[in-house]
Amino acid sequence: MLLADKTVIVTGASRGIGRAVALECAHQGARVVIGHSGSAQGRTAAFSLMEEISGFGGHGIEVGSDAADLDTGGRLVAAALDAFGSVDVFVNNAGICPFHSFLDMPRETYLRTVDTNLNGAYFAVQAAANQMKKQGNGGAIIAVSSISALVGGGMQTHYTPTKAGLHSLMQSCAIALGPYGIRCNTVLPGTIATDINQEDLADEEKRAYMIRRTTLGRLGAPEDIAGPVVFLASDMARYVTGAALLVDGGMFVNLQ
Ligand SMILES: NC(=O)C1=CN([C@@H]2O[C@H](COP(=O)(O)OP(=O)(O)OC[C@H]3O[C@@H](n4cnc5c(N)ncnc54)[C@H](OP(=O)(O)O)[C@@H]3O)[C@@H](O)[C@H]2O)C=CC1
Ligand SMILES: C[C@H](O)[C@@H]1OC(=O)[C@H](O)[C@@H]1O
Repeated sequence: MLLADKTVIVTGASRGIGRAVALECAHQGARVVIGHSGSAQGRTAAFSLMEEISGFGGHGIEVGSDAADLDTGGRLVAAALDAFGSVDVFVNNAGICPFHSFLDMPRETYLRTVDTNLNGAYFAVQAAANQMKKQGNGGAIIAVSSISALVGGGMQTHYTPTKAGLHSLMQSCAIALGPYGIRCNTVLPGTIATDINQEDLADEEKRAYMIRRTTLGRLGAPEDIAGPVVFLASDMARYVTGAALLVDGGMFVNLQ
């Protein structure tokens, strides 16, 4: 098992990519902290994941706290310590993408997106890193960014800068935290079919276009992101830091 005896915090783990990541971490022997928004729906989904994990003898707890709240990282770390005594891996995954055109972008939508995807993440990474430094055994931090860190989206002008920001944060943190043995890496998913884009991809033409953009001929599933995250979290990636791994079914390279 790749993550035996490790404590892994995953933000946004009640659904979608985060859920698949948390589940695979638990399958790989980790104790997991399942972060979610604190909504009734998030809590129900997190409890169902906890049940699934305990069903195969794993250990998980849930913490509901808004990712946009700058204290959420500290809460997640405190809960991990209380339940499991350590923080070894931090996966920053929680995010929103409320598709909207640029010229009439409401300030509230812009600010909520940046606060949820990037500002909260910054201080959550800081909280996890301080705990890892205190433990003295190194650690791994992984940001779930996006192919959108590298390319644009006309309806994502508020979103793509947050994904580029996370990618850049991991690069700088790889330098800042390398002396403590803490590795920082980014995963850049392509289009993964989840709740975040259910409405957008309900448009059959758009869906077909996104599928055509891949070289593998399909959209991603949340489980496609879990393996790469577990790899980066594990000692298999012990010399990998400051790296970014595209997991996009070939979408980025597919020019002609
Ligand atoms: N799907 C895709 O194509 C891609 C997604 N990504 C990124 O992957 C990450 C996960 O996305 P995905 O799984 O698709 O999305 P989902 O909408 O399926 O899941 C989002 C998760 O984030 C949590 N979340 C949302 N808002 C908050 C908040 N304010 N505070 C705490 N938790 C919150 C949700 O919790 P709750 O259940 O409580 O609402 C849920 O667990 C995002 O950062 C996204 O940008 C990157 C590239 C492609
Ligand atoms: C929400 C989008 O469908 C999804 O998110 C991203 O980061 C990419 O732009 C994907 O297409």
